[in-house]
Amino acid sequence: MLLRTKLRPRAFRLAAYRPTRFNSEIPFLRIQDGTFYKKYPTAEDPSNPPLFPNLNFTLPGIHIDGAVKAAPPQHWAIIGPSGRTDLLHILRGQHICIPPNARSYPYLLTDEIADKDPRLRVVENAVQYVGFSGEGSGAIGGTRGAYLSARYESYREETDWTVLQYLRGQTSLNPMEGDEQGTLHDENLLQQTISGFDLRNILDLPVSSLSNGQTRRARIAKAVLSKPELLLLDEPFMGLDPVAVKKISGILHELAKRHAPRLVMALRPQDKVPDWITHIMVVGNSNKVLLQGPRAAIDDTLNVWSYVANKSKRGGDSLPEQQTQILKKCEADLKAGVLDAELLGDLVAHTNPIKSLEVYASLGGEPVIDMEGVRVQYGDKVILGDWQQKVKDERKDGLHWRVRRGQRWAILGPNGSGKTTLLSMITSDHPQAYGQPVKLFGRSRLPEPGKPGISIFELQSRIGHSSPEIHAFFPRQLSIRQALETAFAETFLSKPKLNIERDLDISAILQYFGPLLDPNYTPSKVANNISTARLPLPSLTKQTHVKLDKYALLDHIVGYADEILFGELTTAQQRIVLFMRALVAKPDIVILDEAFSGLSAAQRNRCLHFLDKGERAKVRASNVTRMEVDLRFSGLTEDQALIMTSHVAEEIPDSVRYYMRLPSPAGTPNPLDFRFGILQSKTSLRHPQTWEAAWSPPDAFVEHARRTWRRKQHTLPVQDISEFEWWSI
Ligand SMILES: Nc1ncnc2c1ncn2[C@@H]1O[C@H](COP(=O)(O)OP(=O)(O)OP(=O)(O)O)[C@@H](O)[C@H]1O
Repeated sequence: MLLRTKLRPRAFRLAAYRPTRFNSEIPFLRIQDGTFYKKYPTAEDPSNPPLFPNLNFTLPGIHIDGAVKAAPPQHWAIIGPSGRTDLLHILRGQHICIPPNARSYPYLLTDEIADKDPRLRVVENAVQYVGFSGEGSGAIGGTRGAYLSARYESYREETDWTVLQYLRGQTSLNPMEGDEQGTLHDENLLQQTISGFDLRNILDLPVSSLSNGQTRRARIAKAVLSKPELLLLDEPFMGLDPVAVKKISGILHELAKRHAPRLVMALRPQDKVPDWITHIMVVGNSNKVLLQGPRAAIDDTLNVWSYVANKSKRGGDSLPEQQTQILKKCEADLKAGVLDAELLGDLVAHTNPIKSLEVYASLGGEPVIDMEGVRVQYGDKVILGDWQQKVKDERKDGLHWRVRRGQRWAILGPNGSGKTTLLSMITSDHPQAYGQPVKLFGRSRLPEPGKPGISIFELQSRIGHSSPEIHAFFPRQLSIRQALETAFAETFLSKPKLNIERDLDISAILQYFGPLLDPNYTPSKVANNISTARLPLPSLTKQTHVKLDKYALLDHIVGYADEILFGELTTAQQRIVLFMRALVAKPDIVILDEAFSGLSAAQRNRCLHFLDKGERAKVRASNVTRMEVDLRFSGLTEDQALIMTSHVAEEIPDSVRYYMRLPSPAGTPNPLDFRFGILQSKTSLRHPQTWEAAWSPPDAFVEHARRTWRRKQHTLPVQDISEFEWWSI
């Protein structure tokens, strides 16, 4: 029904759309029937497939003097699974273009550019690319220590410049004459950019100590300061908190409107496209452009695609006759493999309704984490716990918080509010963790009278942890299986303590994630190869026989994990492996710090399913059974606690019933304050209203939220509810 009313005849504009050029206009960039290659193509080299064969694309430049301003500015988003980054590189003049003159930058040859700054005639100067494949402050040249805690040390080295020095371009140890104060000489622009990107409070910090979101903001700001003519942003919003996304999107729009600079951004298929984007290109598999044109026409096409994606759910609902052309093209693309169910699902994911499930919060068992006034500071600057909480009817300084077995918590908070720092108090990756009033499993880090302290090795074995910092430091040379085995080792590279049970657990999880990691995965591979017939094990006792049988069977299916190195995986696949690593040892506490960032919707959903249900498949092919092999993972248990951080609502499973929101860093305009509480039943953080409430400033928050009182004690352990102040949202 939705479809019939929503589909408007304007969908047909798409078929007629060709990248056009107004006569009065000189294009900034023109690609006419260009085909691109990573290396110079030769007939003998099959490893060098063409990228975007016969690509056509025009980005408007300027209107020449006196011309009627007929064409409004175009703001492009390039959406797709992986080829989107290649496309941005092509736009910045990289990759070999055949024929060579198929790609040109006419606007850069105009007098206007020569008068403005002759250096801009060179494409590398005029076009800036900002990508974020290297996470963390290391991406902007921050110090990278040999160990995770290095990020939290506040030592400074000569090369560890401050944010202000970085923005000013004051990062050379031997600057050229005149550049001693930096390469940036436009003070006005610097001040505007600092305000726009909310960087004023962190100007004096060494770049190595920035949080992930702060690093991203600083990198985009730096690119803007270099005054390019065209700025290419690869997933600019990933890792930014929802408030920052809105703000930075607004700033980017202002810049793009003034062509200062022009903007093209690449987004993942499931990302929300900013309202001000006027043109969209959808890139499919095998570097093929599937759709290209004005936004309204693309939206209409996606509406038809949504129909295809949800056909089975919609039952007999048929498509109006006039839309069949788009439908047929979609089906042809699916058949050709340039479009697939995963990409289709991701592109239309936002059209799926959110189901209201009746989910209750687990009361929780014994406490596994107790914080009694945690306050972390560097010098005079308190970065966590700079507030008071009402505890047992008294106002107390610092963070007071308790997590019990079986509880699932989301830690929310703006970039730089201290989420990662908070988690590092639990994992003890932070040097200040030892001195803080934190009890883990009822024990302090340091010994107390009559109670030994809890050692780092015991902690590591009881906590499963995935984070961008672990990702940055994780050894690339390990195979996928070895990467998972490190969950049973004391350090990334020490010898893991393995046994048959643990091996089987690793194999089971590898099997479950085979579809996302094994390039040769086919469902039939699983079905056909589970057979004991070819595995003679004559001389073994019956019991060992059974165990080895299972082992050998699974080993066969998960052989891929011995062959593929962690470093050979895509960034998203590496994140999946680190997620698996956090769960494989069935730890008491699972900590997922932005664990799903960068994953496609399908990859993320498989991980979320594993958290909730383990290997229990939603729909299992009728002939695939785990005959001899029992299910070893059935989702997180009542004994395990989950603590996760994310800036994306869809990444938080419905089973998360508790939230904590950390306040904005000091000096932020319209700051958020500290709250924690429980989610009302029939809602989850995926519901826009609840999500909005969680991120609303204090006035709006108290209007939406309700104090949770003792009478509601059935939803919380009595002791906790009378001890702390809870807000249900
Ligand atoms: N040496 C230091 N001196 C002063 N401030 C520091 C230092 N190291 C870190 N900080 C600040 O500590 C704060 C907490 O950072 P943290 O990484 O915990 O934030 P986060 O909430 O995880 O952010 P994001 O959402 O961006 O990942 C940041 O504002 C950071 O700038």
